Amino acid sequence: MSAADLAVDVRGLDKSYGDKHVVQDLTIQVGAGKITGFLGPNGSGKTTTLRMLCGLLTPDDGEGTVLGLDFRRRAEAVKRQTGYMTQKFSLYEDLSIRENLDFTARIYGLDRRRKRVDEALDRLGLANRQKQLAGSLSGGWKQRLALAACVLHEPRLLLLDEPTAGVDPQARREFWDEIHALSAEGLTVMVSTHYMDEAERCHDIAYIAYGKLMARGTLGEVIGQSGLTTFRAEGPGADRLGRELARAPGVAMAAPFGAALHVSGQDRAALEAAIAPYRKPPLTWTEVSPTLEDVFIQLMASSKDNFQ
Ligand SMILES: Nc1ncnc2c1ncn2[C@@H]1O[C@H](COP(=O)(O)OP(=O)(O)OP(=O)(O)O)[C@@H](O)[C@H]1O
Repeated sequence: MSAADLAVDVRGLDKSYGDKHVVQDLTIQVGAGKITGFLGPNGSGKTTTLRMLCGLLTPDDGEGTVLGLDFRRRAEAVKRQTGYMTQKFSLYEDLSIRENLDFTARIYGLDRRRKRVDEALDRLGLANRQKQLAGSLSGGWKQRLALAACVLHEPRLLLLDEPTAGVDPQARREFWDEIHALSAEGLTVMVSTHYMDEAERCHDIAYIAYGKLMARGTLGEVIGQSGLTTFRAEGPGADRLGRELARAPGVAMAAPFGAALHVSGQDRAALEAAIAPYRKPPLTWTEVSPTLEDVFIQLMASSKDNFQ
C-alpha cells in the first residue's frame, strides 16, 4: 500500500498513566476508506490508542502520519477532520433530535447549518422523529443520532468507541449498514467493539491486549496467522467436556458452542493426543476452521501469560 492509500501510518506509539504502561510501542497502518475493528480485553488500551491517533490525547512517544499529517505536530488539524463517537451517549437528552444536531453544528461553527442538519436527518432516517426528545429515544435511535452528530462536519476519519453496546441486533445491523455506506464514500472508520459479528463486518481487524498489538489483518489473515487447529465435538454431553479438556496438555481452549464443543490448540499432534480418549461414539469429531472467537480467546490467554 502506498503512503497515499494510508489514513494512518504510525510507529512506536506509547502511553503511560503513572506506572501503568497502557500502550506499548504500537505500530499500525490503516488503509484510507477502510473499516478497522479494534478488539481486545477490557482495559487493554483500545480507547487510548484511538484517542491518540486522532489528536484527542497526547502520546508519550510515537511518530507518523494520520490523514497525511504529522499526527503529533498537527494534532489540532487531525482532530478537526475526525468524528468521535464516545462510549457514553453525550448529547442533550432534553433537546429534540433536530435541536441536538443544530446545536452540534453551531459548536463546530459550521456553515450551511440548516442544510447539513436536514441532510443528516434524512440520511440516518431521523427526519420523521426530528422533534422527539433525545432522552425518549431507544438505544438504537440514540446511537444513530450520535452518529449523525459526529459526521455533520464531514470528517475524513471516524472514530467509534463501542458504538452499539446494548443495542438490539436489528438496530445494530442498520447502524453497520450506515458505517459501510460512509466507508464507501471514502471515510476511514476505526471502531472498537467486543462483538465478534461486528469484527467480522470490518474490512480489517486489530487485536490489542495489554497495550500491545497482537494481531492485524483481514478476518482470514488473523485466523490464518493464529496457527490454531480446531476440532468440534458433537453428541450427548459434548458441551460438558470443556472443563476436563481445557486442562489437558496441547489444549489452548475448550469452549462450548451451543450443544457442541470447540477444542483448539497450536500443536496439532498434542491436540489430537488430548482429544484421543474422547474420540469415540457417541461423540463425533470434525476438524473445523477456527472462529474469530476461538482465535481471540487463545490470543487473550497467551498474552496474559506473556504480560502478567
Ligand atoms: N485518564 C486516565 N488515567 C489513568 N488511567 C487511565 C486513564 N485512561 C485510561 N486509563 C487506564 O488505561 C488502561 C487502558 O484503558 P482503555 O480505556 O484504553 O482500554 P480499552 O481497551 O478501551 O478498554 P474497554 O474495552 O474496557 O473500553 C486501563 O487500565 C485504564 O484504567
